[in-house]
Amino acid sequence: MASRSQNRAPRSPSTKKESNDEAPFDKRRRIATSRTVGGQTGNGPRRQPFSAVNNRQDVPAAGEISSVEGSDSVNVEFTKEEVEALLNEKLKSSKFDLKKRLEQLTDHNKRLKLCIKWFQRAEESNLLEQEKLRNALECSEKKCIDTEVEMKTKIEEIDAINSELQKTIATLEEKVAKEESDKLDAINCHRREKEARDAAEKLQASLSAELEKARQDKLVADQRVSTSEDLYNRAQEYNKSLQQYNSKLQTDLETTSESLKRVEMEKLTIVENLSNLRGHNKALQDQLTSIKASQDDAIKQKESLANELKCIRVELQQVRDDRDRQVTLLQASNAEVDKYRLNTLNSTVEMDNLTKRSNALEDTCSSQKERIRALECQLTAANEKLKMADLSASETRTEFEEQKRIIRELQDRLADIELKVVEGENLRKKLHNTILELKGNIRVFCRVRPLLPDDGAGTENAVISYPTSTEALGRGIDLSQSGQKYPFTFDKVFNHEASQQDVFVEISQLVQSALDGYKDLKDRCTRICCSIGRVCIFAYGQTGSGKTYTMMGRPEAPEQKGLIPRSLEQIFQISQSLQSQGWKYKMQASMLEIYNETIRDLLSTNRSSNVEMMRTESGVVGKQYTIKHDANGNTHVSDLTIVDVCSIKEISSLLHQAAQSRSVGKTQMNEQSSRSHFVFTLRISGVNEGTEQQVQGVLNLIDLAGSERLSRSGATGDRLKETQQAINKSLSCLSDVIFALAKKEDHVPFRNSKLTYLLPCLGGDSKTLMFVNLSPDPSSVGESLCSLRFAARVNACEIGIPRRQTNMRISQDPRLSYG
Ligand SMILES: Nc1ncnc2c1ncn2[C@@H]1O[C@H](COP(=O)(O)OP(=O)(O)OP(=O)(O)O)[C@@H](O)[C@H]1O
Repeated sequence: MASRSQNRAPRSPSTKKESNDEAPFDKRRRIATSRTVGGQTGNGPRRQPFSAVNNRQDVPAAGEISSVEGSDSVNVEFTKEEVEALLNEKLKSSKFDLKKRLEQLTDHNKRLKLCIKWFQRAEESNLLEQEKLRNALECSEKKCIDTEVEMKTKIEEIDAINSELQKTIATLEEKVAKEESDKLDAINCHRREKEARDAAEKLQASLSAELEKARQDKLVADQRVSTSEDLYNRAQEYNKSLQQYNSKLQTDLETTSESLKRVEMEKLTIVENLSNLRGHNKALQDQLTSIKASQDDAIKQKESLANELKCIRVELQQVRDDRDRQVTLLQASNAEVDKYRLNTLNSTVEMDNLTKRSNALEDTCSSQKERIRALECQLTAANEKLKMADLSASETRTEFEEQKRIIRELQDRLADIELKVVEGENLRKKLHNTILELKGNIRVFCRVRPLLPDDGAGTENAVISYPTSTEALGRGIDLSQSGQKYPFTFDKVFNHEASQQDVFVEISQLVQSALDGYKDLKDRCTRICCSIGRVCIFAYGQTGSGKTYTMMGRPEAPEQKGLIPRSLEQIFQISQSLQSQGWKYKMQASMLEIYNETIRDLLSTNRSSNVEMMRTESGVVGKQYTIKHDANGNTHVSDLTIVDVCSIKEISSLLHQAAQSRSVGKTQMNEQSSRSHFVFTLRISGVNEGTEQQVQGVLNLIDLAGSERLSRSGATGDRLKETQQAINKSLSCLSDVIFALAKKEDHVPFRNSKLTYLLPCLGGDSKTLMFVNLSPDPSSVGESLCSLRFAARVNACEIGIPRRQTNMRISQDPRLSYG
């Protein structure tokens, strides 16, 4: 770790004492103060001083630390409280006992180093374990999902088979039921037919019997009819004979009457002969009486015969009626017999049909039974299969439950680990901030570009060399001018061989600060903890020294990408990885260009704004963008286009748009080289819904205009003079602003200058990194010396040179005036 005490102004005899003695003292005091403040505001329990930590067997004592410091194998463990105690530790020694304070600080630094190493180890192991667990979880989840999918497909298949089978069973059952009901119907019908046939047979038998009886009756009736006919005939004959007898009797009567008459006549004759004939008369009367008696007898016989005839007639009529009835009955019987015969015939036919149908139904029934048996077999098999499937499903379910349990366990563990990671992350942030604080709020890196074919004669070694002493290795640079060597020390010096990646590695932690936030502001009302992270990285140096290369690089070659694209990539990558810890980030980008006190909005799609700028350039008063700084240290530029960005792709296209806008602007302004300051601002606002933390970050990446090397500007005459004056004014103004801000002066010169856009980047809570870019071209050694001196003063300013010693206008410093 670079000690701030080694950052000093050029080691010229006059400044040596100042940088060696006073600067470290002030810087330490500031760090100690910031820690004390942090210790007071921290919420954790206050801990014993680190002497208690030193008493632990596993933590080396202060004296031992130096002996084990270089060894990575020492496994010193820290608890959270120990770390907090270490962070909150105060210096015990007297303010004036500087040596002891220095020793204590050195000791404290060593313990902090140990702690950081321990923390890095712990973080690595945590990350490893997290990775492992995540892999295991992913594996399990994948397996589980596979099993689930497999199980679901199996269940679906089984369900489909089952439902199909059930449908088949249902239709079969319906069919069977229908067949059964048909069969029952047929059987009933058959039974009814049988009964009807039996009844018909019985009826037929009874009818046959009746027919027989009727036949017999008919025979009897025929016999009776014949006897009756005989009797009738006889009665007719008798009647005839009676009629004949009657007619005979009539005739007899007539003859008798005639005889009577004759008798009477005879009577008369007899009367006359009465007396004679009285006797005769009497005889005759007797005869008459007897005839009358015989007549009465005959009449009686006639009446009885008439009665008998009547009876016979009635009887005959009865017999006739009887016969007719019998005939009708016989006819009806015959008809019925015919009907029965027809019925029997029909019944027989129907019976045959029914027998056939019954047989067919029996056949169907037996085939259906066969089918039912087969289906039952199928059903049993399917049930078996279903059971098996159920069994395998339950097994799978058990396995699934087991997997779920494992996942839950893993999730619990993951949650634990995530909690640990969050805690670790917080600790890391704290340590990270401590490291950054130790490194200083303003750091200065020096980068020397390689010699280019266009550069003047000579070699890089002729003007720039790098000291190899342990103290200055990687941090020192010596510039030779006119045989005199000017040594400088910075936080880091990158030689011409340093790649873009080498440079980025050194700044990546600072970039991370914009995402993490490093200063906590607690809202008393909402109790929401908001971390502020303002980071500014800017490149300073003469024209052609490699500022744009450092900041932007060559976009067409990925390995030569500059800090801006690399930082933004890192920001997006980390913000995405922090999503798993509940962080949600919103990013907004804006890009502007400051040219001769004029601001150009590089993301503006409104061409008219450019036209206005052009008019402004040509003296016509146009719309000006105004810069405002609020109480929270935020900078706002009115009417500046701010674009929401979600991916590095969007940023790349915005950078492309800005580059195009810049080149159009340059063409419009008839510029030949880049004399404008390019400011890229990324505003980050992050919220963690889980922990209710918030982060407000601002990342300012600035490519400053370089001091024009007039010999190469291509300008001539008045134009050359004008250009020279404008650039000198701009740069001396810039130097003043940077220097005043770096010293956190109340009075900032050129407060109205557009360059005060840099004010919040450098002042207040901002963490600033300044790149001083150098060209190894021997012909520009003067400019290089100016840049190095300026950078060294900014560097020295931060480490705490008392204000009264540095409180002077840089523009008055002859070493920093250009041209
Ligand atoms: N580290 C380096 N490696 C290789 N080439 C470099 C390096 N630094 C700068 N260059 C090259 O040097 C040239 C000048 O660099 P660059 O344009 O970045 O300078 P600058 O300081 O931005 O100039 P200006 O102030 O005019 O914008 C470019 O061609 C660039 O590619």
